[in-house]
Amino acid sequence: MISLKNVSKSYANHEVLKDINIEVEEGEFVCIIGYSGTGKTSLMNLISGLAKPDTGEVLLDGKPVTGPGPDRALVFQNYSLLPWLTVKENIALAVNQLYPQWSKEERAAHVDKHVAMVKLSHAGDKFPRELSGGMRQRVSVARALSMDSKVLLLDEPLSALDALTRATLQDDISSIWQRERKTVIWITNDPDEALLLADRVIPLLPTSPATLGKSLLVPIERPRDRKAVNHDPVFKSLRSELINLLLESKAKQRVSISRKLVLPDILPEDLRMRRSRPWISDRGPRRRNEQKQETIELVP
Ligand SMILES: Nc1ncnc2c1ncn2[C@@H]1O[C@H](COP(=O)(O)OP(=O)(O)OP(=O)(O)O)[C@@H](O)[C@H]1O
Repeated sequence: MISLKNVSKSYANHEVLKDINIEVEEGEFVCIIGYSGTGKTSLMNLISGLAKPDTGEVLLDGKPVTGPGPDRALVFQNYSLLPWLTVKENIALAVNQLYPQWSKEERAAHVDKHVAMVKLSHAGDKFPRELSGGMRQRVSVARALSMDSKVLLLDEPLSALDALTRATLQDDISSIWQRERKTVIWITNDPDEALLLADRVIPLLPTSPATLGKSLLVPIERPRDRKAVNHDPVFKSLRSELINLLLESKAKQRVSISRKLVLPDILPEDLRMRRSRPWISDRGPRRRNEQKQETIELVP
């Protein structure tokens, strides 16, 4: 189980995350959803151990997370494959490191199994440059799964893909998850993706600093059919609740600073007078304090 207790994170003097509390159960699929720039990646870095919280603690099975480890496999948005290695070699790199005690044949079979799991058996000997974005992300997912980690952490894994490829990958990853039942924390900015995939969706509210909002349980049976859920009243009501939570929090956060600007103590020359009353010689700039004092209120 993963727990974050009263976690906060700042960069220089900028506090990005505050009062973050999460408990993720073993085998649970949790999506964290938030606007861009809210602190989703910062949160993922804390869970993966790539960054340390300023306050609070991150625990895995009750033990503090002190750095990255093979018990938490990561998938990033940008595939992060080694371009000079083939699909199988990219996956083998992780497998060879984690299972040096296995025979060469055992490791090759493990790699092949995971290449097949993401439907890439036909492309096992291709290089990343020969693959589409969707295929590259399948390799990243296969590499993460091949590590047999307890936990899979995915940071906007499908955001760089077109909508159709994204939909296919969502369905494929969802059916892999139903077989494997790993603990998954998936970061997204797409409410439909979150509700289609997760057991539970947690909004990261764009307050300043950001904090987690109320968890929404998704009691929709699996396998979930993406066309059918669009007509499911539970799905529709969860979607509007989730969107409202995010929109309301954004609206509250909108700064209501009202600043008073005092204009400079000078009035510009009125050029219209030059044409309409050319006999007036005193047309030049005049001091504002000789006129009525004005202030302008700016409300952004
Ligand atoms: N290493 C860093 N140093 C300083 N500021 C940072 C650092 N990493 C992130 N930030 C700032 O923290 C805030 C949150 O960034 P973060 O990348 O966590 O957000 P995000 O929700 O993942 O955004 P996106 O969806 O656009 O990737 C931003 O204001 C960002 O500029």
